[in-house]
Amino acid sequence: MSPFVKICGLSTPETIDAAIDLGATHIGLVHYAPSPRHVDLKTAAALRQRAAGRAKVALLLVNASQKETSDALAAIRPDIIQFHGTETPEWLATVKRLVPAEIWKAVGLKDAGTLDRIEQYRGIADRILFDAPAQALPGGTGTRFDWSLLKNHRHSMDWGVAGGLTPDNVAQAIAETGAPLVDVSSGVESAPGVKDVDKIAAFLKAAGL
Ligand SMILES: O=C(O)c1ccccc1NCC(=O)[C@H](O)[C@H](O)COP(=O)(O)O
Repeated sequence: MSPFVKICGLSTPETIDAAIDLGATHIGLVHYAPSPRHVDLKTAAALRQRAAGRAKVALLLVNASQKETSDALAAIRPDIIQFHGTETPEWLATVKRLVPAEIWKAVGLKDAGTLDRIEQYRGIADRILFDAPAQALPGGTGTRFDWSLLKNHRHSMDWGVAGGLTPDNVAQAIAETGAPLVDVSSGVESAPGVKDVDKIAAFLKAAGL
């Protein structure tokens, strides 16, 4: 069975349409000012509307304050909130009580200890997104983690794989990890923040969609 595929960091109506028409099941909007993929609330709300009912829309936040979070959720009303910083299980549980969105937690997968630590999100996060460890930015780094860390891991929550995926390596990532969801950002760009429709098409095809 083909995995779900999330194309993250989309910022234009044209690339949203292309990603969805080519088969992406999820799209991601990054609301985090330091990112080259940042979209302001007005833009994000318009893009969210454009994707509504066609693909699940994830809003990415990184250690956002209570006010930033509530402003963003009120403006965008995403299907999914992807927390990509060092947000605590308590904060995620608070948000989960307040909004009907799915809650995803991204974690940088460094070593086997990370797999123990994510258990604190069990019962709170609807999905764990394994990504490469943070660099200058916590995500969208274009780097891979050691996929073998997931070999034989018994997952206690829904999950997915991100980090350094490209049209050339996504099939191998799926085969090696068994990921039910893959997520890509820089691997389908021609420059940081600039999505390339041909690369999006190649990625979706390589992922089996
Ligand atoms: O994409 C960003 O710029 C970003 C910035 C800060 C936090 C998260 C960010 N992206 C989150 C994603 O879900 C990316 O798709 C994921 O990290 C994989 O990125 P890449 O390695 O570039 O494919």
